[in-house]
Amino acid sequence: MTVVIENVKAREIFDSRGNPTIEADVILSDGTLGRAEVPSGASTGDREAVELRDGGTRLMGKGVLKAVANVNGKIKKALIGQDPCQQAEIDKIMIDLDGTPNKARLGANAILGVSMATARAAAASKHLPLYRYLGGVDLELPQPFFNVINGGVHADSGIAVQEFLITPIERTSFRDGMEKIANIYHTLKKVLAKEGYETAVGDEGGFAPKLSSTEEAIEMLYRAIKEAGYEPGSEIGIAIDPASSEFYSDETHKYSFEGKELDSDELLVYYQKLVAEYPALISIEDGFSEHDWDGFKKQTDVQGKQIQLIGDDIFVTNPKIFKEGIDKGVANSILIKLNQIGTVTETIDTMKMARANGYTTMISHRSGETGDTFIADFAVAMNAGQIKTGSMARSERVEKYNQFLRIEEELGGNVGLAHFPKR
Ligand SMILES: C=C(OP(=O)(O)O)C(=O)O
Ligand SMILES: [Mg+2]
Repeated sequence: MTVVIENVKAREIFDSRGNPTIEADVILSDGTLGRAEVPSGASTGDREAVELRDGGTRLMGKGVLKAVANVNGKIKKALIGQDPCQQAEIDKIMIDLDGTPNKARLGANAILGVSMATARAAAASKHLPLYRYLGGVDLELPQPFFNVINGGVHADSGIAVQEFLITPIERTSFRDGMEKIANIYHTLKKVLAKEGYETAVGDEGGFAPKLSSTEEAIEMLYRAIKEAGYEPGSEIGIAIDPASSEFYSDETHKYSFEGKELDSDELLVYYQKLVAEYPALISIEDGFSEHDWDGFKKQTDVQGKQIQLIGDDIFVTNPKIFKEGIDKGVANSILIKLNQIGTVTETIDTMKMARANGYTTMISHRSGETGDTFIADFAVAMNAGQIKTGSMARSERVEKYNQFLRIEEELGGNVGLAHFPKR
C-alpha cells in the first residue's frame, strides 16, 4: 500500500537566542513521524524569503503563531493524501499555495519546516538515514569551517568582521579534523586569556573578545594554531565573513570599517593586503555588500583566482538572483541556507546551478539555531564540499558536527572527504 501524508502539525518552540521559531511534524499513514526545526538569521539579506512573525506585543512581536496556523490550516489541507517521497511536488504545492515570489503569505519558516519534515518522514518510512535518502550512494563528507571568533551583529565584541573561521585542510578523517580544531579552540582560549581578553562566547559559540582590529584577530588565530602544534596555511586554513552589508551605507556608498569610512576600491585594497599578509586566509564571504554588486564583481576580478569568494546576502540561496550573479561573474562560491529560500527542492536547484557553473558551495547554519541536525545530513547528501556551523562551545552547533562523526562511523570509512583547494 502506498504511504501517504496523514497529518501535518506545527508548534512554536524557541531557538538558541531565546526567540520563537517553528517546529513542524509530518505524520505518514504508516505511522512514521518526520520532524524539523527552523533556524533564524540576524545578519539577514534583504531579499531572503520572508520569515513570518506575528507582530504585536507578545514575545516582542517575534511570535510565529501565524506561521504555525498556516501549517495547521492551509498547508495541512493541501498536503494530506500526498506521497511524501515526491519532495519536489510537495514543495511545489506549498509554493503555489503561497503564491508570492518570497513566501510572504504563508511564511518561509512555515513552508521550510514542512519541507524538511517531509524529507525526514519519507526517509524514516523507507528505513534510510536522511543523508542516504536524499543523497543516494556516492557520498562525501564536507570540509568543516569552525567560527571561533564572533563579531558583527553576533556578539558585542565590537569587531566589524562577523566571523573568523578555521578549517582543517590536512585531515585523515572528519574526526581527525575535528580533533585538530578542538585543540586549537582550547589553545585560543588560553591565548586570549593570557592577553587579558574575555573568553565569553557569541551567538555561534566563538569567543567574543574586544579586539582592536581584524589583523589582531587573525594574529590570535595564527598564535593559537601554532601553539596547538599546527601549521597555518598548509594544515589549517582561515576564512572570514565580514558580512559587510551590515556596515555599508546605501547613502554614502561607504563601508564604516574599524573607525574608517572606506569606499569599495579602498576596501578591496584592504582585502588584498590581508590576503598578501596572511597566506592561511583562503576564503572571504560577503566581502562586499548585497547592495554593492560592482564592488563584489571587482573583487572577483582581482581575487577570484586566488581565494574563495562566497556570496551570502547577495545571492540569498535564490536561483534567480544567483543566476544574475553567475551571468555578471560575481563571486566564485555560494553560501547555502535553506531558510533563505524556503524549500528543500529550491535549495537543491541552487546547488545544482552552482555546480554546473563552477561555483563551490558551503552549507550554513543560522546565527539563531536549534538542535536540528538536518544540514549535516543535507551537506553529505548533496556533496556540498563545505559547511560552516559554528564553533565548539554551543551544543546546537556541536550537535551538527557530531552528526558527521556518526555518519562517518556508519559509512565505515567508506566515504570521501571533500578537500578545499590549497592556495
Ligand atoms: C550565518 C550567518 O549569519 P546569520 O544567520 O545571522 O545570517 C552568516 O551571515 O553567514
Ligand atoms: Mg554570511
